Amino acid sequence: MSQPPIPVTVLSGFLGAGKTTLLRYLLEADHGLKIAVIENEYSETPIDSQLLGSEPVQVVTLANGCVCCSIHVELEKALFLLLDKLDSGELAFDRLLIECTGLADPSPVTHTFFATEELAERYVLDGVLTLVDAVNAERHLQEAIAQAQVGFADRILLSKTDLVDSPAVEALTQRLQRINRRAPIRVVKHGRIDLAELLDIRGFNLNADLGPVLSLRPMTPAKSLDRINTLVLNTELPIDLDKLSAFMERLLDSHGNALLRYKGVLNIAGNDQRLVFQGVLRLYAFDWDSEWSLDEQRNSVLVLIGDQLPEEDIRAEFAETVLG
Ligand SMILES: Nc1nc2c(ncn2[C@@H]2O[C@H](COP(=O)(O)OP(=O)(O)OP(=O)(O)O)[C@@H](O)[C@H]2O)c(=O)[nH]1
Repeated sequence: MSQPPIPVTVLSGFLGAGKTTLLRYLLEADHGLKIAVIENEYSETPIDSQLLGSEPVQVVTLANGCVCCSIHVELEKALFLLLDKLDSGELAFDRLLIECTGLADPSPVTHTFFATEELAERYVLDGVLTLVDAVNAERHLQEAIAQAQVGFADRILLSKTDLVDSPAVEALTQRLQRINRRAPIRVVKHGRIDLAELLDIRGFNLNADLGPVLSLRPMTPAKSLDRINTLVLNTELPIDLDKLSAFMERLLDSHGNALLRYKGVLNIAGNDQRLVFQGVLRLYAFDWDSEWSLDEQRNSVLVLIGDQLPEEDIRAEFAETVLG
């Protein structure tokens, strides 16, 4: 197949964070896009599938050209089914948005797109959006799942800020930024937000949008009590590629399941191009990017977002393996 892959956006957020409100806005707005939305309310229990009948994917085409799908099978099957309907001309859409259930972490959904060659060819993961309920964040963030949802995000969307005062929004923003320093934070008002903040953000694209990594705001130093947080490693010393590979191998060996997202822009010894790499859990890829300019300070930055990463040990390992 030679057609371009369909960009996919994954929408996550804890119970009641405002996912449906955002989707409703998207499905009603006059934006001229043909978005297929999967409401991932599937259940694998046989009782539910008996009750729901034999149609595994129920599809409704809406007035604005969007397509709304409720699925009652595994996501992978639904993705193939949508491709069949697209190829046969039964359905038309040029991008896909998947709503995760409030109690799911987005990793199994993101992994589905790497699960088979055909899915990886026909779909491309654009980004993970995580809605955070400004009123209930404190309570939600006590849950590991809610923190993982924030850790996975390429964009964090704050809902219900109309119901809290601005110092509370600022404190929450600081906390979220400590958990995930890669993802920009945006406010969404009753589901309304500029679509450019949601689509084509290329969170999974190696070469695009290095911005968030390089523009890390200085943070107020505070000991984070959250399970998920961001660890930033940086150095102005040129890095040896073999040593970096050895470091990554050990890191993934010890902490592969705890590393939610990681991204690096690195200055490799003997090479004038930046090396960009990023990964999700144990899947990662390297790529050469643009050249450093002559007057630029070549600084390597590696951002790791993970679940209870032992900061001291990882820093020591980095110093010994990569800088030693
Ligand atoms: N005040 C206010 N209420 C909001 C905002 N966004 C969503 N809500 C309300 O919050 C409630 C929950 O929103 P939903 O969109 O149903 O949340 P959800 O994430 O889909 O919920 P689950 O599917 O149960 O996980 C609804 O009553 C919304 O009207 C907002 O920005 N401000």
